[in-house]
Amino acid sequence: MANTRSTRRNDFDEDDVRVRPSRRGSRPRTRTRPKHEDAETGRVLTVDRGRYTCLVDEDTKREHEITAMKARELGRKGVVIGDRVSIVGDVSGEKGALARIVRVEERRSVLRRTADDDDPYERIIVANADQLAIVTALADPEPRPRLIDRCLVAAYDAGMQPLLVLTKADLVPPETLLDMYGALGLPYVVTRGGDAYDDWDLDPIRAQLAGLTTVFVGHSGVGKTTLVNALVPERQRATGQVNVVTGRGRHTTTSALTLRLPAYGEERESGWVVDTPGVRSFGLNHVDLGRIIKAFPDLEPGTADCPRNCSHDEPDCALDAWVAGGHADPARLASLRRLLAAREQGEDD
Ligand SMILES: Nc1nc2c(ncn2[C@@H]2O[C@H](COP(=O)(O)OP(=O)(O)OP(=O)(O)O)[C@@H](O)[C@H]2O)c(=O)[nH]1
Ligand SMILES: [Zn+2]
Repeated sequence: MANTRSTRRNDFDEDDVRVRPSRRGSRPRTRTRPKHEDAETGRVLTVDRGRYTCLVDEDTKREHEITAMKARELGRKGVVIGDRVSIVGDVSGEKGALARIVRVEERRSVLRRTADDDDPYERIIVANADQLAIVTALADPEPRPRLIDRCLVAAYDAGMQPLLVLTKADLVPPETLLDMYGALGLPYVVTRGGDAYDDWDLDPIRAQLAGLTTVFVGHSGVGKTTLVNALVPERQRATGQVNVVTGRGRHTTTSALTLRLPAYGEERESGWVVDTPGVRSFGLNHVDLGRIIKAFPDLEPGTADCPRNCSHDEPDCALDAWVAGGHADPARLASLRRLLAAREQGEDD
């Protein structure tokens, strides 16, 4: 058990925080309060070997970061980046202070990474993100549409809005690629400039990111780092590998980072970027077809006549008749089926 220093508030020890059965509305009988009524709420920014960096008092003058660990009562429940958590113990954020996470709020969205050789389970990599920015270079390296399709499936399955970010438009114009995705009606931004990014280039993407939490993914070399550095200038000064959110110079080359965007626009809205080095593929084994279809509201009603457990890509699928009847554009159905097929393909084609 880690040694916690004397705490300033909520001075529980581990046993106090165990949830005990109590009728709704009944007052706690002991002086300690097992339900953590005065727990702080925080946002998990980084995870590093059992230590969680959390932001508390967000958007207030008292906003600060703290380090926390999981309380025993959480059991095996995971805590991931983006989680909203309740925290007790020493929430001062002072050097050496260690607080405890006693509750994880229900997640609005969950993005999973794929199982791999070292780890047979699909793990949640980010919770509660709104948007998945799929960063693709228009050239150098060549766009990989099937990879984009897989990212789209992951976004829809996670409950996140996809955003296509097409970089290196100074090398190749975006039209050909955009045509491929036209039927999907995806939001997109086109960037150019690389090291010479200026505000003129970045305004359209800033507008798409403002007020949201966006996870950035992209294959190596597409310019993701260059773009994120341009969007979050503090990070650039911090040499790219240092976690600027904690500012403590911890190296976080393998785990994801949460970075705050500078305020943007008339509303002075901020936003969050979650950069995911090393995460280039998503768990698509357990994709929920229903969630994918939801992203196609023009097709969804057409599935009412489908056979039970229809894959929507089989002879009896009712979507063919739906489209033939003029209820939706055939290109939309083709796009849906292309995405559904992407689930079955390997990572690298
Ligand atoms: N021509 C051109 N080059 C760019 C642009 N954006 C980035 N680059 C260059 O592309 C190369 C790769 O950029 P990075 O930002 O390192 O790419 P990344 O996606 O982060 O790649 P990894 O770090 O390997 O994950 C660098 O040499 C950049 O200078 C752009 O808009 N146009
Ligand atoms: Zn069907």
